[in-house]
Formats: sequence, C-alpha cells, structure tokens
Amino acid sequence: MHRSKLRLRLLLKQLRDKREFSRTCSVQVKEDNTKSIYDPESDGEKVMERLLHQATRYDVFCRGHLLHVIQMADLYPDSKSFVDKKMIYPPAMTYEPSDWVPYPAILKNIADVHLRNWASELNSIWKNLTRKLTAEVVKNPDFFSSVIVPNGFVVPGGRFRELYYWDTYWIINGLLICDMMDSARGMVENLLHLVATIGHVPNGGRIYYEQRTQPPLLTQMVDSYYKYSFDFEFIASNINLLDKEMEFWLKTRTVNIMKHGIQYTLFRYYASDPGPRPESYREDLHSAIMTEDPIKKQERYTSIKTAAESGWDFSTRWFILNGENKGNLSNMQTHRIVPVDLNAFMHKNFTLLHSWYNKLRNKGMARKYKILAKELLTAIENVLWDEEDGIWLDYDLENDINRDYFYMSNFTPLWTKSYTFHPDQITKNIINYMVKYNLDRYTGGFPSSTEYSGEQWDFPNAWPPLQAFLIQGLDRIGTYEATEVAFYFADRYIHSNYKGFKELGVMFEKYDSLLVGRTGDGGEYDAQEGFGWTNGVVFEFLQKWGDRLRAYDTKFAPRVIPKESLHLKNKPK
Ligand SMILES: OC[C@H]1O[C@H](O[C@H]2O[C@H](CO)[C@@H](O)[C@H](O)[C@H]2O)[C@H](O)[C@@H](O)[C@@H]1O
Repeated sequence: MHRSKLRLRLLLKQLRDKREFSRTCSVQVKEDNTKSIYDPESDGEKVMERLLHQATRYDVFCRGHLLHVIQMADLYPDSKSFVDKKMIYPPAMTYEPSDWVPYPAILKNIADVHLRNWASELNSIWKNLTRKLTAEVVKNPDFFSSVIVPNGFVVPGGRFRELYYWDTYWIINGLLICDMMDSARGMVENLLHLVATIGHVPNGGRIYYEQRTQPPLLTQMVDSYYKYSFDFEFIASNINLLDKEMEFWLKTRTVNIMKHGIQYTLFRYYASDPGPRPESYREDLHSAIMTEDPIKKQERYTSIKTAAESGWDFSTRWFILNGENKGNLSNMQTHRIVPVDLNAFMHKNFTLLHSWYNKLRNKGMARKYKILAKELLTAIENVLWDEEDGIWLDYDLENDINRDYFYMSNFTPLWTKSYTFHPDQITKNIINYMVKYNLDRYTGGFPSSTEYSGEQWDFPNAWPPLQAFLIQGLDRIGTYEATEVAFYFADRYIHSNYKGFKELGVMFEKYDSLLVGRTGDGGEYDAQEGFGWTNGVVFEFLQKWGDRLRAYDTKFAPRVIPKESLHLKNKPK
C-alpha cells in the first residue's frame, strides 16, 4: 500500500520524563486516512504493532506511552479525536430505529404551522443521531474504546459520537414525546446495564469515561419512561439497580458540613482517578504543567475530571481564589464545592425511590429513602438556601461560605421541587432574583452565569438543560404568576432555537444568550451541532405549550408581553 510519510519532530524535552520521550517520532498517514505510529529509533512499525497486540484497549485509549506520544504530537486540533478512533473497524454505525414514525402525535398539538413543520424536521434528526454498536465491536471489544451496551442509542451529535449520561435524560424525553417508547426504554436499559456492570453510570459510552460519572438523572429517566408506559413492572425489576447507583453516590460522593452545631450530609462531585483526561490529554497536561509536585499535579487532574463529572466543564463556578469565583482553570477546586444542582437531583431520586418502594410494599427500603430524602431536604434548606437573596447557593468547603454568585444551577431545586416554602413565597423570591440579575434582557436564553471567562459554562452561553431547570421549575411551582413567567421565557427560548434553525439549518449544543439563534462559544472544543438535549428540551416545551406558542418574525420583538404584575421589565443593573 502506498504511504506518504509525515515526519513530526516532537518537542519532548519539555515533558516530564525527558529520557523516555526525547526522541523523534514519525506518523505515517495511510491512504485511507488512518494513522499509525512509526518509531525510527526502534524497529519502526513492528514495535508499535507489538505494543498494540500486547496492550489492552485501556492501554491504547486511556493511558501509557502510545497515548502520550500521539496526544503530544499535536496530530489533531482536538485531542478527543484520537481516543475516538477505530483500531480496525468503526465502532458504531448509523441505523434507523425501528419505532421512528414520520408523524408523531405531538405534531397535532402544535397549533402554529411553522412550529409544527419545524418539529417534524426535528423529529427526523433523531434518525441521524441514532447509533448501534456493530456486531464487530460487540464481538471484539478489546479493539475499541466503546463501552458495550445492549441496545441502540441516540448520541448528542458532532464530536459527541457516543452516549452521554445526563444528555440522555433530555434525549429520552424527546424520544418519548416523538412516540419512540422502545428506543427510550432501550436507552434506559443501556444505563441500567452500565450500573450492573460498572457500578455506576459513566460520563459517556467510552472506556476512558468510566472512572467518572455525570449528573445522576437515571432514576428520573426511569420515571419519564414510566409516565409514558405505565409499566410499573419495569420499575419493579430494575429498582435494585437504581438503589445500587444511589449507593455509589452515598459511598463515594458525600461530605459532612457543620453549621450552627448541626452536622449535615450533602453530595459533591469527585473524580479522583490518576492522570489527565485521555480525551483532552494535552490540554490537561498543560494545565498541570506549572507544578512539579505529583500530589499537586493530581489535584489539578482531580479538579478537571470532577468538573467534567459535574457536566459543567468548565466554569468559574468551580474556581476558588481567595474565597471568590475568580482566576482561571488552575484555580479550579470542583471537589471542594457542594453544588446546588447535584443535591437537588439526589433529593428527587430519593423521593422517587421512596414512593416506588412504598408501592412495592418494601417497608425497609421505603423507609431508607424517606429518611434520605427528608435529611437531604433539610440540608439543602439549612446549608444551601440563602435567606438574604432568596435563592439556593453552592457551598465552598474550603472557606466554609456560600458562593453568592449567579449561576443557573441555583434554580435547580425548583425543577426537582426540593423545597418546603409556600408557592407564593417561592414565586416572589425567584422572580425577585430574576429581576436582580435582569434576566429579561437575554433574548437568546438565560446565560449560565454572569462571568465572562471564556469557559463554555459561563456568560454568555445559554445551555438547554439550564433553560429547562428555570422555566419548568417556575411552571412546577404552579402559581399563576410563575406559570405565566415560565411561558413567557419558554416562548422566547423556542424563538431563539427556531430562528437559528430557520437561518442556519442546525440545532446547537448551546446558544448565545445575547445573539438570538446563534451558537454559544468558548471552552476547549468548537461548538457542536445536532443536538440531542437541545432537541429534547424543544420537544418538552412544544409538548407543554404547543397550543400557545407561535413562530414570529425574527425582526420584531416577541409578541408575548409579560403582564404588568410580573415585574419583569428591564431594569438597569
Ligand atoms: O471533551 C471535553 C468534554 O466533553 C464533554 O462535555 C461536554 O459535552 C457533553 C455532551 O454533550 C455534556 O454532557 C457536558 O455537559 C459538556 O460539558 C464530556 O462530558 C466531558 O467529560 C469532556 O471532558
């Protein structure tokens, strides 16, 4: 086979182990565009072949010399490209899910013809995003970085070619709304299978994601499936795995906080496995380069991986510098922050499990989850609730203070109903907080934070799940005022997604809160299109408000004007 040779000098002197790596390596690019390593100081390809044969897929995709040389050679602008490559056969192929239908029932509930047509186009996108592991991958898993799951799945899109834990929640809801109940169940079964085999749900469907998880939404996915299927048998036969996942969180992710002489147990993210993220190897190595101390280096890696586990990778939300959210990635101390959203998710999980065990007449387990839910709710209210601002705030374990900054995650307990306040009181608190941060001025969606850091989970990026937390959270309060404000912002957000699709033909992973219909930016990879959770949230909003939402001309302001009583006028900051 004809091969063209591309010689790359590696500037390996800068690296930690100079003796091992200060050599010249070559990379051969085959005609079929696959690459293999050639090492001129030894017997070239044979050595690398031998290495590949001896190595397990973990040695190739997750650690070791080969990974190091390739990632440091700067072969790909995005480090994740290599760890997703095939060794012989492609790990996944697109296939059409058997339950996909061209006219799901939701379309009938969308009054506006433009929005209806758009929903129909979005329904077609599911087919492009569906994957199933090939028989080859399943038979020879050692050649691939894919994690083996029994059923097909919908991926987020773009560079995200595998399943992702928390993305799957919104994808499943979208599938259920589009009458794809079998696909949705298959995806839940995949995650349950991962709990059974790995002990937790990994960040994503690759072996290099196994050592960390993501926001724990599996129990809520089962709940979503149950609400459509009424299949309590499914819950009954899988509840032990949901319990197993909760035990993982209880055993590995709790912290105790003393406040006014009382000890509370809350959850944090914590991914402490050694070394940099294989899929962002070069980036992490550079982040940790300023310290030679191996313990401090690992601290960096733990903070980075923990941020990835949180789903907010990256954000000033995890920076601690002199007790503030300032600095840069080297100031990240994710595992020293108790996050509002994680604790709200866990509270919801405990509540659901309590009610299901009750229904199963399993008194012991029902009691276990009743106590867990009650104690966590008390902790959320006593540690995370900020009386002055009338909102929940993350807690800084390093400085023993609440982090008084605007982050969209502050609203998550609304979404999980993790509060005991009277609906009128919480409505007032939340609307005041929204007014304080002038949320009405962001016509492209709510920004993740007010910090312009260049990181993707900060200003001005508007992420779909975060829109859902606040908009659905308001709606779930149930007061007239809160539900109208929810509709007002749902209308605005739908408009931003619709405008982007009409003008650019794509759905984005995230949006720019200042530029209606335009993608967000920043962080360590280019903005992606597809997109699983974006489409899922759109379907959720169309399902809820399809009778009221209207497509409107992008040149004019939104037609839905909030009532005077909503106090949501632009106010100078
Ligand atoms: O490669 C960088 C990071 O990419 C993922 O994170 C982002 O995309 C995920 C899929 O949509 C999403 O779940 C996450 O919230 C995003 O920040 C991946 O999950 C990270 O682990 C990875 O380091």
